[in-house]
Amino acid sequence: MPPASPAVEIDGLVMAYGDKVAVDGLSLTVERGSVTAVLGPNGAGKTTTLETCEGYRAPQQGTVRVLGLDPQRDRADLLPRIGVMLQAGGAWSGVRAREMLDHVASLHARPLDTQLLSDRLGLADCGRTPYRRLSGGQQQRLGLAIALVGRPELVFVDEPTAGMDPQARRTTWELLEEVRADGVTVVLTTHHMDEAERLADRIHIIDRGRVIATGTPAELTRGGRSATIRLVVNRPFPEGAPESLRAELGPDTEVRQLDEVSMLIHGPADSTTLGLVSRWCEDHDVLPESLHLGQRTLEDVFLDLTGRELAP
Ligand SMILES: Nc1ncnc2c1ncn2[C@@H]1O[C@H](COP(=O)(O)OP(=O)(O)OP(=O)(O)O)[C@@H](O)[C@H]1O
Repeated sequence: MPPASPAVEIDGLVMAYGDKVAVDGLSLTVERGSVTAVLGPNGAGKTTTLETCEGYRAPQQGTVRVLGLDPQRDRADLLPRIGVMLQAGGAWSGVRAREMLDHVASLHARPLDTQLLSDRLGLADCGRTPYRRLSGGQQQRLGLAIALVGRPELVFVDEPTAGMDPQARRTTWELLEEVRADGVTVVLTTHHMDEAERLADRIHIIDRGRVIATGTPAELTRGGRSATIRLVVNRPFPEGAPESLRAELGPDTEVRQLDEVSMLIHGPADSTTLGLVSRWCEDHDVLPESLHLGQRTLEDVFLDLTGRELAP
């Protein structure tokens, strides 16, 4: 038997709204059974890319294949096999939460038990609430339930935890992990690096409509040109310490004093920086109690690649 095609294969996708190029030659592959995060700042082209995979938009250039099918031409075959959680909406305003979920379940051949799914997502208490009166987080959770109820092979989730409180975020993450454990492929967009780091087997970082880095969270955060150093000393820093340390380390470094004995230094990840920090401590008569070189975050990766912050 030939090997199964990737869950998603995008090659050279270009999408524009009038003069505004939203997706600019984007290529990526999603392996079956994985959780893949498409991570990027607001306006990077994540939603447009997803909408093309879901068959809502036709590629203007390039090709998109989902489960080996063309999302536009083969829409009828593809729809029962995928689940979609939209960024907003997804239900008409007067419909009650449970009514909506039961309706979507009735469209599928082998739906999940909607009572169990509602309980799992914390929707049991608001089953009779009209959609427009649900909180933002409840609307998100209902959207996720709608995406999952048909037992899809592949789910697209756009910003799954936007507007949720920390408890609901954790529940949603656990649910997505359970979905993956069932062998379902998950493609999610997010601009929260902690979400991508926690959930994703593979991350595609996109910026201005292009993929600028791809890898597992560990691959992306390994090595690199910058690091965060946390310095804690045995007695209060002298007046003007951050400015003096920055002068010692050079213009590529940021220095932030956290309290009277600790400092956060963001700069080149090399032994020269560590040596300069030690020497500065000696010159200023403070003894480092700890000098910790922290692992890079995805935020650092994005900053290295683009010179800009990922966070909105
Ligand atoms: N219907 C539209 N008409 C005109 N411009 C649009 C439309 N939809 C998106 N855009 C623009 O295309 C670019 C990409 O938007 P898109 O929503 O795909 O990005 P995103 O990465 O999903 O952003 P966000 O995280 O804010 O949802 C943005 O500059 C956006 O303003």
